[in-house]
Amino acid sequence: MKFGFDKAFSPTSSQESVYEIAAKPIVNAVMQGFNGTILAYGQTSSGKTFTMTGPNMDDPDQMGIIPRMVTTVFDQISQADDCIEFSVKVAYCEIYLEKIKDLLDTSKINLKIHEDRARGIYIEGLSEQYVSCEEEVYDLMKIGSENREVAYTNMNSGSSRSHSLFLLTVSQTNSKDLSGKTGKLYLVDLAGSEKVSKTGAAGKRLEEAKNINKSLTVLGQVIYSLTDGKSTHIPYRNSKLTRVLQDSLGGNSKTCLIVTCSPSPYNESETISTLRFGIRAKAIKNKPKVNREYTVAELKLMLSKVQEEMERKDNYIQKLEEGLKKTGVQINDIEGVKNDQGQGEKLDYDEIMAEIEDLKIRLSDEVENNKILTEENKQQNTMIQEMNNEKSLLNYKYTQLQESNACLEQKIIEQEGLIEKLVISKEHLESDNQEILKIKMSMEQMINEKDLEIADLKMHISGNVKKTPEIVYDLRAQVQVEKEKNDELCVKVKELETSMESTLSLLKSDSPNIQEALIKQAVDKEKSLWLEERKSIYRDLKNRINKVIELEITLDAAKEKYESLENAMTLGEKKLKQRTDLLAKNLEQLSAMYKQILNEKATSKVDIKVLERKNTRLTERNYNLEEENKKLMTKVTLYESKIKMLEDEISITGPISRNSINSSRTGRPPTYKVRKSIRGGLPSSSRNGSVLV
Ligand SMILES: Nc1ncnc2c1ncn2[C@@H]1O[C@H](COP(=O)(O)OP(=O)(O)OP(=O)(O)O)[C@@H](O)[C@H]1O
Repeated sequence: MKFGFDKAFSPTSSQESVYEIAAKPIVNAVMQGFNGTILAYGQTSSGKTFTMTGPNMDDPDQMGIIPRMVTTVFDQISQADDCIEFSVKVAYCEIYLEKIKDLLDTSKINLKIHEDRARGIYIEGLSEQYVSCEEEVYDLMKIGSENREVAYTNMNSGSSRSHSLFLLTVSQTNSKDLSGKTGKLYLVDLAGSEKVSKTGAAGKRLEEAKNINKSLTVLGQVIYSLTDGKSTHIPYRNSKLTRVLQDSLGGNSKTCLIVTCSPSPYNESETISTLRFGIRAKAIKNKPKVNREYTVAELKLMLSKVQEEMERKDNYIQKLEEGLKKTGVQINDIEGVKNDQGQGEKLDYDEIMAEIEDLKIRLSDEVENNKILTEENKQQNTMIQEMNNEKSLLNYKYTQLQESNACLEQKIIEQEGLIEKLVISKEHLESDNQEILKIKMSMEQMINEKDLEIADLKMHISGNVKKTPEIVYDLRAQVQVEKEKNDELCVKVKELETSMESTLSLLKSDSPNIQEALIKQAVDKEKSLWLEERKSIYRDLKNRINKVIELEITLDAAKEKYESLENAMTLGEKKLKQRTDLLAKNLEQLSAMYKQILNEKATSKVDIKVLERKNTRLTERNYNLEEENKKLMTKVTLYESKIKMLEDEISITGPISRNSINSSRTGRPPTYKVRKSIRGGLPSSSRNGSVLV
């Protein structure tokens, strides 16, 4: 089986070669004002996404058609004449389960397709983002790709479950001749046709597979109808995909179809049907044309040419009539011819009138545009004024804050000094505290020792105190006994004296001298003995009494010592406690102060940063607004000159009818969108951030 294609790429072909051969001519055509479409069709997992997006958009070797085409577009813009002003818009959507979902605004999940004279076929409500550099497009692509419906199947771990459409619109206006053209580029990564038996689709995946295969069948039917040479009806409306791609398939578009096939014999039947599809599609004949707007100069030229032609024909007719009159032919006979000729001229004239009408409409559109722009400009100016006011207010606040900041910093420095001092005094206090603690400890030890001593003393004293009365009592008892003994002895002495006297009296009667002498001797002896004994008893008694007195004195002294020690201890403890409490309090206050200062320092640093950022943002915003204003002014001047030219033009053709204004033909993007215009010739780097016209 043989199939002939424009070019076949092997699995090892580079992304660049695919782009250069298949896609670049289409991108070039779009830059010339044509519509272009690049479609990737093939079995699931055959490499459609690999071709369109590429496995890695950030790798220059691996990036696919879409990122490369974006680079080409911006390269061509930077190489273009600087009198050409470009605007580039991007939209990204997918058709999933026959619903159009906006990939740049996922809240839009079921968008409708519409058609009108000005815009052709379009998806209503699809977000279009103005971009001014490649990076912005890549960002949008990444956002969109992340929002795509992708799932695991047995054949592809990241199988696209939807058809994705990436739409890039490039509009350009030549500020010299005021001509304009717009090219739309559709980049379509179709979902892969799949055999459910191979992909193992079930449940949700099966539902998706059915939808994918159905819409691809409709695509096949459309292509068949376009190429069979006899179909009068093309079933574009049978699926969302074919309806959106109506212009790309047999309409106003230069279209390139890339068919991707699996090199594996396992997929042979799918590969053959894919190639058949490709051959059919190759036979479609499209009718691309440049989507351009005529310049005033071009219209003028056309008008003057037609006027010249009319004059020439009038002269010719006049001459013919004269000649015919001379030959005697009735003019009425050739009236039909004349009318026919007149009809031809009329047709040209009508065309011119239609162009003039168009011109009027354009002029009124431009006037409207200008009004809107002037209004926008006014608003911008007011905004700038407000911003300036706000800025000066903020600047004033900023200066004040800077001043207070300086004060704060001064305060912080002071506080830091204070902190340092406090830290030093804290250290001193801590060492003092340590010493005091040591003293306290030693005092406590001393107190403990003293306590022990006191306890000992107490015990001793209490023992002694207890014992002393006993001793005194004993001593007294002894004294009493001794006294009693003495008394007894005295009684005995007296008795002895009495008996001695009686004995003496007896002796006196017998031998009074001898006996008396003997008795006296004995009595004296006995008397001295008793006296001695008595003296020793007295001495002993005296000693004992002295001992009691001494003991009582020691007891009193001990009591006094105990009391003084007790007093000393309570006083010392009290003082020590007071000192410790004071130190703890001081320490607490110091820590609190330290923390507060640290907090204040941190808060003031954050405040300063916030203010600095706020100020930078404001300056940037102000700068951007001023830039935007400048651009707006340029645009207004441009529009004014355009209007002037158009007014000059109209002054030739007559006054403008206000009723003929048809604002729907303006093609102006919705005002909520910010249009970014890019002037040709600007290098890519300086395009970044050029916004709003
Ligand atoms: N030419 C190639 N060189 C190397 N790897 C490739 C090539 N083509 C495709 N692949 C790899 O094959 C796998 C499937 O490719 P891809 O996802 O592009 O298929 P697909 O046709 O988009 O599938 P589906 O229709 O299921 O979304 C991917 O891992 C991809 O990197």
